[in-house]
Amino acid sequence: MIVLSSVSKWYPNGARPALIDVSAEIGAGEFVFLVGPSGSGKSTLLRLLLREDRATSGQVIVAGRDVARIPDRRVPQLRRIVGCVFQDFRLLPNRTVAANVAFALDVVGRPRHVVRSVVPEVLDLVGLGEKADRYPDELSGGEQQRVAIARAFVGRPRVLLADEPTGNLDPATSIEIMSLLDAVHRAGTTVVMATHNASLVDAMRRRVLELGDGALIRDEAGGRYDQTVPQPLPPSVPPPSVPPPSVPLLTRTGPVG
Ligand SMILES: Nc1ncnc2c1ncn2[C@@H]1O[C@H](COP(=O)(O)OP(=O)(O)OP(=O)(O)O)[C@@H](O)[C@H]1O
Repeated sequence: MIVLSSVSKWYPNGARPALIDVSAEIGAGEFVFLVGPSGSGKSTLLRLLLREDRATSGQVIVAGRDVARIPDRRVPQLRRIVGCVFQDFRLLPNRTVAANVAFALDVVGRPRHVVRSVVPEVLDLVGLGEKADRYPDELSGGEQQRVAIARAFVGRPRVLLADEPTGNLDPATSIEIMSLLDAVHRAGTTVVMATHNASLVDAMRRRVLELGDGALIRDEAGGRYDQTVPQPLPPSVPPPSVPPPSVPLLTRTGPVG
């Protein structure tokens, strides 16, 4: 679904590249966490997948399309395939919850009768059927993020990109949003979620791609937020005379974002 081939990104006036020679493949229906310290390149990578920006070198393929070659006028077609949610929700403040979700269908030209039937369905799905007529500033942060997910999901994109979607939410609400993204994934959507939320990553145990200073430094199936490596025995400790425990000794190393 997503293929990154030697992708590098230099911003104009950047002292160093934001992404350096990143290569990875993400299959249809996968759920992938994108982790790494602040400034490591996570948002840049998501922006390239959305064609908000272009790579300086290398190739970014999404659903078989080389996104750098998509002309500007065709970018809306890409956005039908790739939905996105952000830390700051990005809802239209002067439109109701239902109108925010409907807007995503209007802009891609879905007929009125489809919009009228699909919007209540998706609002029920995210648990906001009762709040369809509210305005964003009448909702909690968690509810606003549910609306943003409904808006991203209503057109049934093949890929959902989430950039720090729980960054503005308390721990309990973050878990609710994580469950919703998990449900979106179980509905068959490929999900890529950039996050600093270690406890969510550790609880979900999904594939983890870790960036460090723009380079892909880890690609681990069923990973934790921090890399886990077998703990070596200190040289002064003799080898055990009993069989080792069935659970390997693990220690946490690596950067904390
Ligand atoms: N528009 C821009 N112009 C110049 N440099 C930029 C721009 N956007 C990001 N950068 C730089 O690119 C690097 C990667 O930034 P990016 O926002 O992708 O990191 P991130 O991992 O998403 O960070 P965070 O976790 O804080 O959101 C940083 O050094 C940043 O300063």
